Amino acid sequence: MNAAAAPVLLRVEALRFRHAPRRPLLEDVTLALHAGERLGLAGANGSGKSTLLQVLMGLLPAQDGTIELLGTRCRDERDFAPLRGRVGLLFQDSDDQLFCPTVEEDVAFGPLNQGLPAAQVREVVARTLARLGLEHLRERPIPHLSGGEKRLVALAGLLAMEPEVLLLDEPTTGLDERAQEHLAALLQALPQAMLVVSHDAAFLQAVTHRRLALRDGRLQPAPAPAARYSWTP
Ligand SMILES: Nc1ncnc2c1ncn2[C@@H]1O[C@H](COP(=O)(O)OP(=O)(O)OP(=O)(O)O)[C@@H](O)[C@H]1O
Repeated sequence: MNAAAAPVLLRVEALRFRHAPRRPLLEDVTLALHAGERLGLAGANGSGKSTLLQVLMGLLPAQDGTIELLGTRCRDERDFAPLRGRVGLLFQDSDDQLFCPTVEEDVAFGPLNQGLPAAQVREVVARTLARLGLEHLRERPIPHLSGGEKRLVALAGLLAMEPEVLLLDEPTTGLDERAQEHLAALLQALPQAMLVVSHDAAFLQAVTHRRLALRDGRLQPAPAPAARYSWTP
């Protein structure tokens, strides 16, 4: 992929954020995510990765810097709100994402909200669950899911909306090795641009084209991990 030639879907410049009254967490974050590009984001616990994703979605207000999403300069809720269906955030904690009674209802929520007719939504739900190998969970109540199942159902809900950009906060949490491999293959096959946060350096190496690490409030190239997966993006 020639990322430089592809349009920039997310552009961030000199972003600054702090959880008041604490000192700045993001000091000077600059990045560009191109169409079709999968960018990895690593960094120590508490370095600000989840915070960065929430700032990029407009869920937390940046104190300084610029965010341009899908060609729109986003300053406040009026700019971010219309883009939320087109940019999907997988929260670090699945319980922050899943709020309907059953799996089927949860995965259907986004497409219904986007105005798709019920019959089409049923198709989208069936197709998305099948893609993630989750058909058997369709009628399962959300509280009855395991941690790994919740992770995948949350991702299914996101994918059902077909966002143009995916921001994935630790998508492998709670997944066994086989589910991680399946997820890696799925992410590699998706056409969307994505920013993937993970502590699993080998997973990031396998699914992303380039990797950055957040340290002292700034992004820098992430160190290369020891090989673990046999395939490359
Ligand atoms: N609402 C908040 N108010 C104050 N501090 C917060 C708030 N949310 C997060 N923090 C702090 O901001 C710092 C960054 O948190 P964040 O969750 O972004 O880190 P992270 O890099 O995603 O960490 P991890 O790898 O452990 O998930 C942490 O020290 C955290 O305690």
